[in-house]
Amino acid sequence: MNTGQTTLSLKTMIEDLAKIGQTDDGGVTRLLYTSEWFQAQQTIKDWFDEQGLTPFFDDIGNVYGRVEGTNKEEPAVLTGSHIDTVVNGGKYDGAYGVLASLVAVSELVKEHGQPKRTIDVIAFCEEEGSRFPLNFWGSGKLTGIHEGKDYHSVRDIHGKSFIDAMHEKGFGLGHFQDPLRNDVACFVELHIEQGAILEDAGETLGIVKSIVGQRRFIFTVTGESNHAGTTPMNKRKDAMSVASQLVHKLIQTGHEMDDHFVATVGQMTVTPNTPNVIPGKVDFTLDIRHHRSTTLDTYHEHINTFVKELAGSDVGISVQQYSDVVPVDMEESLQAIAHDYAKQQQLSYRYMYSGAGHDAQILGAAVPTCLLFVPSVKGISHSPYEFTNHSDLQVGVSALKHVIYQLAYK
Ligand SMILES: NC(=O)NC(NC(N)=O)C(=O)[O-]
Ligand SMILES: [Zn+2]
Ligand SMILES: [Zn+2]
Repeated sequence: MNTGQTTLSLKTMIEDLAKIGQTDDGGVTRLLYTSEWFQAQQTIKDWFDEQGLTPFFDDIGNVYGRVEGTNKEEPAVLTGSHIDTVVNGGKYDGAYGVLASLVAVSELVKEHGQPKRTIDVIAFCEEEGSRFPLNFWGSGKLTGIHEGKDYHSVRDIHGKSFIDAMHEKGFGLGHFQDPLRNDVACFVELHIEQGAILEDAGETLGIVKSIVGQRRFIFTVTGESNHAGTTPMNKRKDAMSVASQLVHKLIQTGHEMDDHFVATVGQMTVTPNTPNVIPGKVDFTLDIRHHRSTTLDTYHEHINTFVKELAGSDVGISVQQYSDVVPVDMEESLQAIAHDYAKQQQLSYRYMYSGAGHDAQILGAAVPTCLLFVPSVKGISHSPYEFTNHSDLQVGVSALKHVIYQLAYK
């Protein structure tokens, strides 16, 4: 294992990575199995290699940088985040955690040599669920939550097959190595907060106690396309009319739940999507989240009621739930390592919950996991305006480095 050849600049790497998939207004779009995604994963692999970490892919496109430990038989310390983004997202969501893990591990090896336990830095191939109706693909295949599920019928909104897209980028069963792992001791993820709690409180580090549960659905409302000018209002099978009533009920009920509950209709496809044609079909997504599964269950009952109320002989409604991730607590002993560091360094910090989903909640259901936040300016995320001050980025790296040191060297 040779130590890293060049001094790493986190800021430079964040900016360079953000050029891959950069949008006209300075955002980033890097969707799973697109050319931008592929270029980014190859770049990460090269950066791992340049820093003396042994790079390798698994069959679905997760990319690792490994530092072998002296105790090879012990399970590995895993650290990293996701490389994919939402459409026109920010340059920090996911990418910061991957690059911060690289910087932290590279510095640890330079300062302390070979760790006792193997350290794997990972760039998960997909977390957001932005292209295909599935999410946590990378971390979920590592822990096995996707086992037994058939994704051959999964397509993006343009009709591109998920499996074909994976194969076209050179991935698939037997291409590299099985993504499923049972040799991970723990996982540590550093991420931007994507909310304004830390900034509003003037604090620099968030130690996450728990991550909310989330469920995602696709609703398909089916009526009949017809002429916008010659079809009387009482003769229409208008999919948009029913879909808009359903969306209103779903959002309005979200407001009526408790303040921690969120419901989002983020994606909608109208068919044939033509100004002078009554929509024959409307597909839209629903994302709901809460830290209690029972509250999600209650809202789920409302969904069933609304569908029964609004579906009729003229216009049908089908609902497909494609994601169901339970709320997950982070490991208290790992939280304590971060807490002791924050106290020792006299950092302003807080324990907090995460309203955003994270690979840490998938790993956290399988192994002891720690998730740390740094502030997001104005709490903005999933936007080209996503930003975190450089000093805060560095505090995050130092805290991450301390936690990894305790787990891999002590
Ligand atoms: N860190 C994230 O932005 N995660 C996002 N992605 C998932 N899968 O939750 C989200 O929407 O919260
Ligand atoms: Zn995100
Ligand atoms: Zn993220």
